[in-house]
Amino acid sequence: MSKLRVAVLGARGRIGAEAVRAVEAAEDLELVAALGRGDGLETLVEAGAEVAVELTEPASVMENLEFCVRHGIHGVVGTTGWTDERLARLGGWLDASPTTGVLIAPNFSIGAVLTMRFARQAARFFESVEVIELHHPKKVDAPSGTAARTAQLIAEARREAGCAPQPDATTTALDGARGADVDGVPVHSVRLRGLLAHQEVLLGGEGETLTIRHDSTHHSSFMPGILLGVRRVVTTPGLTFGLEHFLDLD
Ligand SMILES: NC(=O)C1=CN([C@@H]2O[C@H](COP(=O)(O)OP(=O)(O)OC[C@H]3O[C@@H](n4cnc5c(N)ncnc54)[C@H](OP(=O)(O)O)[C@@H]3O)[C@@H](O)[C@H]2O)C=CC1
Ligand SMILES: O=C(O)C1=N[C@H](C(=O)O)C[C@H](O)C1
Repeated sequence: MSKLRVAVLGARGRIGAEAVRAVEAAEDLELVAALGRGDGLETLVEAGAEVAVELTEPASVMENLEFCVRHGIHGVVGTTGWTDERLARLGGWLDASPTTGVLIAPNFSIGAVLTMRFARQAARFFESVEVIELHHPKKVDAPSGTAARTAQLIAEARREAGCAPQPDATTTALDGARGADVDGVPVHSVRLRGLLAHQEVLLGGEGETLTIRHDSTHHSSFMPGILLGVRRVVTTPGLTFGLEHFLDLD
């Protein structure tokens, strides 16, 4: 069987370099291009890439994906910065290229995907829910894409269950003291040397609390998810948001 032809964008970055190694080590995949900033996207076409793994930065991801989708190259995207407006633009490009698939995964690690799932399940049973994400100090965006998605899932679950707003008597606060408000869920961002990617979901009810914590201690935690995404996206046209859709969790 012929190998799937894969390119990595952001190949010299922290996760991109790890992804290059993971694709090279996979027997069913062939790394045909490894692009860094300033490298021409035409290389993807010249190299015959079938899937592009996009691991760059929020300022670059849209231009890269527009090119890929226009050329029928499937995308596996870990880059953050997704808004409704960006998703709608991507949806428009995919409508014009109906056989092309794009997976956007706020987090490729199984533990983080399960954290989001468990947080969504638990959210309606507790009066209070807050999210704390903790990352390495070179991270450029806050809150993390994972924390933003976790908060959205929590908020959706609470809306569906008809939960009351969270109790919070704060009337005066320094800017940022109560975190960012993501769909009504406070999200706090820590940047600390020595950390990689970590998240806690704190849930509180009368006389009890529940903490769901996940730690990625190495970029290798993201690789099985990326490889799964690469293998599955080629037969999944359109937009898939979240690796859970490829994990048969139910
Ligand atoms: N979904 C997930 O599971 C994960 C997602 N991420 C996300 O992935 C992204 C990258 O993270 P990280 O590796 O830590 O960041 P880095 O800054 O280490 O890597 C990004 C790389 O992309 C390069 N780059 C920027 N623009 C382009 C472009 N147009 N074409 C090609 N390369 C480009 C940068 O070049 P230069 O060095 O010149 O700036 C850099 O080498 C972030 O959005 C992060 O949040 C990270 C880990 C897991
Ligand atoms: O920048 C990172 O490192 C990470 N980014 C993603 C995010 O913003 O959620 C995924 C993971 O947390 C690592």
